[in-house]
Amino acid sequence: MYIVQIASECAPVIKAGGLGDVIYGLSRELELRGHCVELILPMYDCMRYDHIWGLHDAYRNLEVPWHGSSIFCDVFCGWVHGRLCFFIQPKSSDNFFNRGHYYGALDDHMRFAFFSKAAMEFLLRSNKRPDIVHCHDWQTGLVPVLLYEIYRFHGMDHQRVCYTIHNFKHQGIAGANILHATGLNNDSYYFSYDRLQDNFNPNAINFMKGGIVYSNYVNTVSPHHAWEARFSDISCGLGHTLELNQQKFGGILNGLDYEVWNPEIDPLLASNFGPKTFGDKAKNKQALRERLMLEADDNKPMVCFIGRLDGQKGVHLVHHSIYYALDQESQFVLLGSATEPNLSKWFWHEKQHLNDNPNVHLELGFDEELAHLIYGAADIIVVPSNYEPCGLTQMIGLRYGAIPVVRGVGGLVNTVFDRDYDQNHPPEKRNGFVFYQPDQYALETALGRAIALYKDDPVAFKTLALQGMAYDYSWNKPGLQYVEAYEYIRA
Ligand SMILES: Nc1ncnc2c1ncn2[C@@H]1O[C@H](COP(=O)(O)OP(=O)(O)O[C@H]2O[C@H](CO)[C@@H](O)[C@H](O)[C@H]2O)[C@@H](O)[C@H]1O
Repeated sequence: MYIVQIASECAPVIKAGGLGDVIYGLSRELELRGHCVELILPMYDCMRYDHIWGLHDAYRNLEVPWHGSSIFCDVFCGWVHGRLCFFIQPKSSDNFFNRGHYYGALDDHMRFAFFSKAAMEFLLRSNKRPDIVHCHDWQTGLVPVLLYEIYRFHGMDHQRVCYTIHNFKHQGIAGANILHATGLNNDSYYFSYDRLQDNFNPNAINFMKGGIVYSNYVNTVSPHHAWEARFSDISCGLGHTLELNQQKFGGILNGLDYEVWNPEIDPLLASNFGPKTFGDKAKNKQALRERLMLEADDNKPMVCFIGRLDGQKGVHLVHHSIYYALDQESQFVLLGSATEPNLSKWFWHEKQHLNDNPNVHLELGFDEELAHLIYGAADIIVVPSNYEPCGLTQMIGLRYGAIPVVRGVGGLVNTVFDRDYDQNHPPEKRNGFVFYQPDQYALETALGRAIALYKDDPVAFKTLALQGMAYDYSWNKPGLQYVEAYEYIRA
């Protein structure tokens, strides 16, 4: 099959979070399975150009109809660790992708509506006719709408769309001006409940709803989150739309790219290790302690958190887990980036407050290289999310022998099984600690058990870590599930 992925991220060249990992890892898996995969991405000024090989012109002066006139774009092509990527660079005073950041601009709706339109125009003009167009999250929710309502009539009537939702919280809710800009001019047609009209605000359109309504197959990134999306309020108002489209909606658990995330060959570790050389993991802890100037005390487990500092991630519980871990004679390393000013201020304050404590380090910002070393060093990783469509950090933790302590929501339910209480897995298949209530007491019951096991029974702790490492959360199985979904919908 010929598959084109249209997305706003692809690791490691463009990575704000887990979406980037998934785009890269899934694309590689599909290629390994013999499919032809191409990616279309925005050409951001701030992306990691050092991860692109052989960047060259692919299409000069692509004319993209926009607001009744047009914007010309140059499309560049290059390889990101073997993946063939096309980068769209608009030439207009809007400077859509020259903002020094990926998201968070006031005109984000316009930026990604334009990207979706330009991606479709590029496919059309360069005569690319993939079997499957796979798009992701609100940023590309308009792609299937444009395909069905406009490009189908220009010879693109065999393309089928798979739409993957990584986060229901951000849906792309915007005004009618988006319709005019993209050439979807008929307001009364699109402002209807069964098309793009937002389910709560009748005067707004909803990109993600468009993605759901117009795609041939829709999924979120774990089976449990798919269930939550339909039957709880986690889908932020889209529950009824999912209900109406239930026959084409499902959950496919994310995978991890086992070449990128492999402690046996990871070049960013101080010392490689695997299940048979588990002892070498300690060298990473030592290296991390030296790098962050933490006390060298092997009686203290190293607890970590890596992720966006955002309401989704349970920041209050993250904060509590730092102090609880210190209280329990443990060390804590946090690597996180906050986009919301209040949260950023709060964690900067905490960082200053804890600055002289030799058992804790807060690293505020995005640092891919440091993240690898932390996974390699940590004994325990906390993921106390409010909601979590899949969650990659607990899966990476498992792969790197860091025992996850998670809240039982979303994909965390599908991947972490409590050592003491899980009824569905025999003891030798359990791999972590789970709590359910979103409060500090519940967190303490799980994190407390993890820390106590480390201190009181190191052999059992190591056994649990090795059981986690034995799980296969690679793209192997999810890759097959996506191929089956593509096969099912292809023309
Ligand atoms: N400050 C930092 N520095 C370096 N690396 C950092 C970092 N903060 C995060 N990362 C890395 O970014 C990734 C985050 O993965 P998550 O699963 O937490 O994704 P996120 O919530 O962004 O995405 C959404 O999409 C993904 C993919 O579908 C879902 O798993 C998830 O549930 C959903 O919320 C991991 O690779 C992690 O190591």
